[in-house]
Amino acid sequence: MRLGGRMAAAMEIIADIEARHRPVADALKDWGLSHRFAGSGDRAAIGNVVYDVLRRKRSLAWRMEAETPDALVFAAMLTGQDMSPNDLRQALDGDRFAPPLPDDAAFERCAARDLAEAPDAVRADLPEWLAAHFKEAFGEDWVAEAAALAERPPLDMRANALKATRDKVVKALAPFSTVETALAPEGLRIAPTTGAARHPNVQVEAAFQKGWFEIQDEGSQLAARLAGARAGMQVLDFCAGAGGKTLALAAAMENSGQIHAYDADRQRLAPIHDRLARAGARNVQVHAPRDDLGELRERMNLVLVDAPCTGTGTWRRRPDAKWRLSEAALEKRLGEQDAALDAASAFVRPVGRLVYITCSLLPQENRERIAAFLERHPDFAVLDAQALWRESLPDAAPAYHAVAAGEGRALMLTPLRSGTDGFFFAALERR
Ligand SMILES: C[S@@+](CC[C@H](N)C(=O)[O-])C[C@H]1O[C@@H](n2cnc3c(N)ncnc32)[C@H](O)[C@@H]1O
Repeated sequence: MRLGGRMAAAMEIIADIEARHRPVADALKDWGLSHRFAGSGDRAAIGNVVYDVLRRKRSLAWRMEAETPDALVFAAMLTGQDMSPNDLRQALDGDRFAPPLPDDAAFERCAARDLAEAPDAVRADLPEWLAAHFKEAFGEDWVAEAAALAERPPLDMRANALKATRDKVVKALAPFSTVETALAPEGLRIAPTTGAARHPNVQVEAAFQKGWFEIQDEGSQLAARLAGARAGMQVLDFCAGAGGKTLALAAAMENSGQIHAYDADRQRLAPIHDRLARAGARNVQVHAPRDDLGELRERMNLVLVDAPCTGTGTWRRRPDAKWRLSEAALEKRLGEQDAALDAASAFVRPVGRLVYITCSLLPQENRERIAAFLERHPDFAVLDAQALWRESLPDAAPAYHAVAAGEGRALMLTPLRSGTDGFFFAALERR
């Protein structure tokens, strides 16, 4: 396919996502299935344009003074893929599959417009209602913090210490220019893509099949490490999902002690079994949703609540969620977070630890949930997460936002500050 056909396809897919409120991954997959002539390079290039548009929908619309799929795709080509209006005209000239060009004035305006002159929420690429929440979370840095969530993400991996060293994985993935991450000691990174390029499918590599590494954002790795799981401990991963954190905990515990992996949703938990086997994690007992966990009450050294959340910290990877999020959905999550914290806290032994993690940056889901929990559970106290960082990550720069919580301190990781997805981390101790 030539550029014109790829752009037309991106416009069609964006229209489909908007008309049917579909997740972007589903819309792309369906398009690929019904257009089998498109090769993998075409699909990757089209996917990049669609994702770029969804990440920066508001600023692109401001540049074009229009928010039709056509206008957004043209604006993404001009501002994200380093093409001038003339480059684009030439590339589309004579291509019968190319979409009609916007009028010259729109084209030139888009290329010339300076985003610095746009309203704050446009520069932040945020829906209007979320601007106040970002201001509350980040003060005067809020626009830069939100804008960093509209960049393309790297591909991060964690070397699995149960089977390999980071060095060994770097060598195995050398053809992909894999480097060590700056903060997480077992992290590996392939830089964000540019233009029409895509990340390699590392899951087909022998090193992945052998369990030498997992795909996991560096922020998620850091949160798991800060939790402080040690060999010999009794640990409950209460919102284990597909097991991303469980696997990191098992590696940190060197397969010694016991991890109980639980999730309220059977379907989300299902992939954990294959992942545990591939990683060689042998100290994990998976509990099905209706299992009675009564025997574990007040017996855990560490209980992890990797809570259901709005996922605002992962917008680089799931940009469609940014525009779909509603106040009602946020409200629903807050109730689920309180319920998960209340239920999980019953398993913490005296002087044991309860860790609360979200991949959201909204204060309501983070410090406000901790404040509400402390009101209901005065037998818990917030620890100093900055001290935990120094202890667990002695070689890492303090690349986080410290957040006051109770009498202690929580941490927030962000793309801008930490170069990771956005995460909130708080550790509490049962007195
Ligand atoms: C952020 S995801 C977990 C991701 C996972 N820990 C990982 O690292 O891959 C949150 C999970 O919490 C689960 N969940 C929500 N409410 C729950 C509850 N009250 N008890 C247990 N699990 C719950 C959801 O089913 C979902 O799988």
